[in-house]
Amino acid sequence: MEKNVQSAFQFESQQLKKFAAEIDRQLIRLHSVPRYRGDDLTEQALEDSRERNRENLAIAEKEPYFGRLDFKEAGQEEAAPLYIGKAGVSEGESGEAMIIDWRAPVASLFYSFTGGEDEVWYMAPEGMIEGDIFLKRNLVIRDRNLQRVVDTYEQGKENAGAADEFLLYRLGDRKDNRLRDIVSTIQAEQNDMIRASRDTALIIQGVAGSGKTTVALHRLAFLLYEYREKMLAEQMIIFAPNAMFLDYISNVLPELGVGDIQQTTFSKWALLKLGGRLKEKPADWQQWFEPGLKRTESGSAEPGRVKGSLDYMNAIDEALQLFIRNGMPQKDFEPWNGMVLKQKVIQKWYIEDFREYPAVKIRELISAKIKQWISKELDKIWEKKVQKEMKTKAGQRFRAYMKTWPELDVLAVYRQLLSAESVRERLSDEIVQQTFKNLKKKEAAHEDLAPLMHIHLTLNGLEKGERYHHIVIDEAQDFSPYQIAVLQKLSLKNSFTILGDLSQGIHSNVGINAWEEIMPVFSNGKLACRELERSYRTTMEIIEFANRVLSAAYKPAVLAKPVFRTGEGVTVTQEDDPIAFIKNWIAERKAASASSLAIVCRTARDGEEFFTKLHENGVDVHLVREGQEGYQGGISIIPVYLTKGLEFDAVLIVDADAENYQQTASDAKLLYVGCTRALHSLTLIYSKHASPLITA
Ligand SMILES: Nc1ncnc2c1ncn2[C@@H]1O[C@H](COP(=O)(O)OP(=O)(O)OP(=O)(O)O)[C@@H](O)[C@H]1O
Repeated sequence: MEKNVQSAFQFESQQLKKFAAEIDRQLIRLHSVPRYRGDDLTEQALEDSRERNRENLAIAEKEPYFGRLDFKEAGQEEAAPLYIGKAGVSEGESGEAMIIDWRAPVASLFYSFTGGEDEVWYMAPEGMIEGDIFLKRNLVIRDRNLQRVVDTYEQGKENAGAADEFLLYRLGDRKDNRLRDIVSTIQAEQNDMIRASRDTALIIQGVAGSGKTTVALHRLAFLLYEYREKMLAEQMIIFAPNAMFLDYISNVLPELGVGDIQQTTFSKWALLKLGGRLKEKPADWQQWFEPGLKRTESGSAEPGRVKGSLDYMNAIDEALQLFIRNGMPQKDFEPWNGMVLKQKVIQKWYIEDFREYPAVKIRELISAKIKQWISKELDKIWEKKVQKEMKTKAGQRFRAYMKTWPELDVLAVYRQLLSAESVRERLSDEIVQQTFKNLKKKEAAHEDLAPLMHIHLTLNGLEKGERYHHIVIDEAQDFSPYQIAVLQKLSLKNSFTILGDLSQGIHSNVGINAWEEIMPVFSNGKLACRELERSYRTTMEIIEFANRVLSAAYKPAVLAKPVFRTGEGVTVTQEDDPIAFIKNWIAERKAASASSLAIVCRTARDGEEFFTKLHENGVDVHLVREGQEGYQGGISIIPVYLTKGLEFDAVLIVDADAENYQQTASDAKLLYVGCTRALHSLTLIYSKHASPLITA
């Protein structure tokens, strides 16, 4: 260790001891105070504050901080060292900030500052604060042990490259089975996105491994800190492609001290909102990912693309409004002969008095109002016997009248709309017939969930407090514009983080091909589009290989730029006996201390076959199947389309043959997804002829 590094290390070790002792003191004190569970509001507020302290101290206990920034505010005499951690902790006696929360305004300097002697600034609630940075130091602490001190900037000294070195050190770490937080190494461009203001729909197009998912989760933690009075975790929601992916990312938010955020898939969410009486018709992914299938790219007549478009949404909307308007009875109501409630009066209630209400509520309100009108008119009849007769008659006629006003049931209404001209002309007969068939069986294809939700929301409106304070859509390239528009109706202030990568758009039968397709959804609010071009997940060798695969049949707007992390070269070989090869590969990778290994096959059926053969050969692996809830890690056999969003220490693609991966954009994207899952090692084997995507 160099002398000055050593003294910095000694100094920081001492500091750590002091901080740790103070944290312990506070924890002991807080644990000695019994929890207050009474009704006194002042006591409750004090208990809440103690609870927040307990939570923060629990986060800070093992790893109190990860960074130090010496910042001299303009007008101050000296630079103050600011220690930055996952949670803010104040000094017990003085109440002064001891550890600064990474989300605090001043901490943004730690991420945005990349060197230079110029004055820096950050925005505090009281306005812009300017000053100078003297030192930026990264500290690695594990279980209260200081392990590393790296100065990535020291005023007047040459530290070029130290920041990258530190990032590489963190990226080179072996990971466990789950995505982790990145608070210590958030990059400047990621920091801007994390701290984007809440009333902005932020679309992030990022290359594979650029940290999109991670950034979105950190943005949630930031928003909850920055707008703690206004945004609630329970009112935030994350949409992800599947339950296994949600399990895979499930560690990050708790690591950041955030709980209670809803996490789901669009289908699960929609089926629940629709009252749980529908089932989703399982998509035939085996057929969709069958090699050689001429998959469509854009503008095709695929049901998913037609029904997922904003054009279809507009047609549904138009037909729905017409249906609602024409739905009410077009004739006068006559409870008994000679007594008439004019249709015009009922229409006036509809159009003027109740115009703020959704259709289902209006029907209820008008029904109640007619009943009221009947009883008022009955009261005017003196003769009890006659009154009774009229009452019976009125009841019968009222029921008959209301029968002519169909109940606004979502499925029934969708069936009606499918026959409306504006909707009908956009769909082929085959699609319409299939949709009727599904609905009859109380099933909905994936692409029908957005229209059904649209109808549901229009008919029933939104309950108070039903709007989301923030919505995250991960892998958004696989969402349809219609789905996103439905979610927008439920959002408060357009607060969205939408992330995806068009180069990984492997569900082109349902998803989008260009971000412009969803921009009209946000036309009446703030919208920001950002790009992430650097890939942090994988090595230079792997990214360069994956870029070649992709470019062989698809031209992305940008290709991923690797961080300067080198590793082993990508291996491509012809193998006659893949099972023997896999056995060796597993042993080799384990010897190289890889913990998560993926054996990637083209389709789910191929996965089943490899799984059976490996088991027969005594190899213990698990098969990842569609619909699986949990993510296990370890050694997985997994169809390539299910690897999206995940990462593994080592990846082996076992069937990189020409027949499996042809020179088409969709196959190039699929193989690109498979290749970019690898953190450290990528191997491809084929049995006869290598795919043109890897030889191009
Ligand atoms: N600033 C960073 N510091 C350290 N690691 C980072 C950083 N940004 C991203 N990573 C790491 O890069 C990997 C990829 O991150 P993530 O899965 O969020 O990317 P992604 O863009 O969503 O990927 P993909 O689209 O390929 O699924 C993760 O291991 C993450 O921890």
